[in-house]
Amino acid sequence: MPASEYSKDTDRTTDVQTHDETPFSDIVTDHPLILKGLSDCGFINASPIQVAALPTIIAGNDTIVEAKNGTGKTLTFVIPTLIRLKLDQDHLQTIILAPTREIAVQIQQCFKKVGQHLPGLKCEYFIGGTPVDVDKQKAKSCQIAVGSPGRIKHLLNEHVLKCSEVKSFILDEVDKLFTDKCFTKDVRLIDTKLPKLKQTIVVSASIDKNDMSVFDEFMKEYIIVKGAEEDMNALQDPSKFLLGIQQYVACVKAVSTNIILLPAKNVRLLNILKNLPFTQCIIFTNYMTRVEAVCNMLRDHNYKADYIRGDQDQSIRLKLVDRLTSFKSKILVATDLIARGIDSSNVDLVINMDCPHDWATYLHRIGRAGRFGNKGNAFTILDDDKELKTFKHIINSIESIKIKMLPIAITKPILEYADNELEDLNLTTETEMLPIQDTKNGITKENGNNLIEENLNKDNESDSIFSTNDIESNVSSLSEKESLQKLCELVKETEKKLIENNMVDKRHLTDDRSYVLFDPEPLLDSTDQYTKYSIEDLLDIIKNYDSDFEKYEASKKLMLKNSTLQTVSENEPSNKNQIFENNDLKNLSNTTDIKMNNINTDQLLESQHKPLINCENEKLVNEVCLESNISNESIIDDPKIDVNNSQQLRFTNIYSLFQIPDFSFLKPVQHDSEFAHLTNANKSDVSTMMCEKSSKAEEFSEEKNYDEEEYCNEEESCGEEEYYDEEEYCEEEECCDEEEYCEEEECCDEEECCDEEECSDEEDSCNEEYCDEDKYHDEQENPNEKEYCDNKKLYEEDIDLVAENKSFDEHYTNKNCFYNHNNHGIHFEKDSCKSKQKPFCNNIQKYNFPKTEEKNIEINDHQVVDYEILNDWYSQWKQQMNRIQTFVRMSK
Ligand SMILES: Nc1ncnc2c1ncn2[C@@H]1O[C@H](COP(=O)(O)OP(=O)(O)OP(=O)(O)O)[C@@H](O)[C@H]1O
Repeated sequence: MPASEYSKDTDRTTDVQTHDETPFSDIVTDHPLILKGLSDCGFINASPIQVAALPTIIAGNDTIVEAKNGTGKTLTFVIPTLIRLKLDQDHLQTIILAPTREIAVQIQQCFKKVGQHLPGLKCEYFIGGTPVDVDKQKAKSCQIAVGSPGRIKHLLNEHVLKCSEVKSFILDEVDKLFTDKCFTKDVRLIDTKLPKLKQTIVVSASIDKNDMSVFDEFMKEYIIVKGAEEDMNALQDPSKFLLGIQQYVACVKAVSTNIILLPAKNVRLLNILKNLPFTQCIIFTNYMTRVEAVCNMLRDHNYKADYIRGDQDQSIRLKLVDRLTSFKSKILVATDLIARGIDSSNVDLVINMDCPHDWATYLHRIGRAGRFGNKGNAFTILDDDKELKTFKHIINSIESIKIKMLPIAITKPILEYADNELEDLNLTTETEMLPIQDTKNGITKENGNNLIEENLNKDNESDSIFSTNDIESNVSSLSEKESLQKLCELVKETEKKLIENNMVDKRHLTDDRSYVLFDPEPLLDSTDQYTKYSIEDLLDIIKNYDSDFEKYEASKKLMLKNSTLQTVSENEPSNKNQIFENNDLKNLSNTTDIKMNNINTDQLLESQHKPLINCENEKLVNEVCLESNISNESIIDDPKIDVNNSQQLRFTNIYSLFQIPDFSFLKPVQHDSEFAHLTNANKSDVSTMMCEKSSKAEEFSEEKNYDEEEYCNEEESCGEEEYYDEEEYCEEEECCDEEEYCEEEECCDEEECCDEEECSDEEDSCNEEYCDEDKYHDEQENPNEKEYCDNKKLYEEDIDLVAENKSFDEHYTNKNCFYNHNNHGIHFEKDSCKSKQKPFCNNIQKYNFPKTEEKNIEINDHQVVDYEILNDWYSQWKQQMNRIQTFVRMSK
């Protein structure tokens, strides 16, 4: 808390000032050492939220503290905690949870500073990404524990942190802790371990009224304290916006694909930086890879910039935050990893390179500037079409907002523009037709959208959920552009209906459906990245749309009948091995003609979309092609995916989306020796997970050369995340099985959840297989990247084996030819998969054929799959998945 200069600052906005200055000495009586600590930090007078909250919290009430960003909420729990602390007792007395490690560290630093004169104060942070052994030492005599939920849970489970004497439980950024399922689970679990009689305090700047009920679980009776500008007793809810922040929107011309927007947005960014004096700046983007790209671009233009994102080493992340807060870095490009909580008093400029995923994220992001009443500016760079509309929707749900539109051509320093020279962002137009996606709750909210409502009601009267005739009739008489728009609207409406009928996962909601019209493998967005359909789910979806269900059922039976099990070792008990035969999926592919109301999807796509593609939308197609890194012809002429084309990267998304095992990175074992090894040797000693050396690992390194956006799609957020580095988890269903969230959101960058440590806990872990914490460490932040990294490690471990297999290596040096024609077997060993190959193993394990199968299909520790069959199977899968995905998209 670098606050020493605040006490001298009289030019602060009124939202951090009380009418009559209230010195802390009026509130904190009989605690001279704490007052001394406060005063040493420059904290003399309390802010409105502190004046309001401190007495009630000090009195021991369960309390909800809600106030704008940067108005001093941290002290509302730090001071009471220090007051109640029994310094002569070494046991744990307070637990504080925060959704990001960086926030946890910052809170701990605040305790240390304010409590600097308290003899024997022991306040420690416990966060993932740091050695548990060190934490265990720290936990021995810790009085106040601040940490991320995963690590705290782990230490409690291991009884390293002893909680029987805990008197208060504090949840900072509580809305985040409760919107992330993974966090929520941990918080609940931690709460159950704590004594019933304790004080609970929850804190945030963005508590949704509708979410308040969750607190009933944790607090029987509580007091809500809100901060208000000018008057803490204001009857109305205070504005959520910091008074000191001037907000702007800067538009760029909309183009069809996100990637093409980036250069234009970069130009806009440079333009803003050039025309606005600033002390420190944070630039937010929704995409993990953009963080680095934007940072590099800025460095190319001689700006001193750092970047931070969830896949960096924890120690580096902490250093980067430290560089920011100690004013060593001028510009920090970030994901939503630091959208919340991070306090750097010199940040006076925040720039959003993309539309934030929800109003809370927007508030928290811009709240990084204007700390404690300082002045600052916030810019959001958007395309002038879809992004702008989405932004308006997001913003519309916040009252008292005033945002200015920046002119396209900035002709003078931005601050020289008079108020009347800048247009106000018109929030009342253009937004009526768009359903708002509530990323928090995964539901769609209407915004006076009567038209859609009417249509829905009308359609609900019939049995049909989605009438393709609607599309046909609507598009036929219109121009192609209008048709396209109409079609997109219909797709959105249909999506809504499907959601209402629980037929698709809500997290599939995304604003952009247009790609499906042009791209046989639709561009995946961050939401999709985290969506996991089981095969059963997919079959259900198909079933729901397949009027010829009997045919489908028959084909399924045929498929099952044809599926065979093979073992490399004759001795291997057959019921313990599962081999998928190529026919299985071929049959599925051939027979499961996906239909929507008797209209074959392919036909539909062909009839509806091809004309669009072939006419004036060719440009758009080209853009999509550019983005997809695929040839135009392949889109137009061949709706199937070529297994050897360079879309491999995007298939990774599909694996994630549909839980398809990715065999492309497996390496066949060496025939003789390995098989002998498998069949004869002590199998528990076998450590030969045969991953193909070049494919995934090289793919990973080569990804850098891919179009950034393409790769971004795998990473986004997590969305907040995180947050959306929230992405990080959650290949584990149990952990984050719903999280777009890992869309989080829009992911992007909030990891914390599923801290590795928790996974050592067998009972409560996301996945018991994740017992090896160090390995799991590596898997945090970004599952996709980490998976690759870990695979790479694995390859290195098996380097000798790989080296021996020269022909194999030769084959695999060609990245585009990762489908081996050698008739090698692949085996993968369950042990080897534990942490490193988890998604892969899970996928395999989850691919259970229905129980009617005569053979008892189970995964064996040493499953051996014929490689050629696997390739065929995989290729069939890809084709099938392409169709299903297209179908799912269209059905939405
Ligand atoms: N009474 C005070 N006097 C002077 N400075 C203060 C006071 N209280 C807090 N500050 C300073 O204000 C800044 C913001 O405080 P804090 O981080 O607690 O805000 P917050 O409300 O928790 O923000 P966020 O919601 O973004 O986490 C910090 O730099 C802190 O040092």
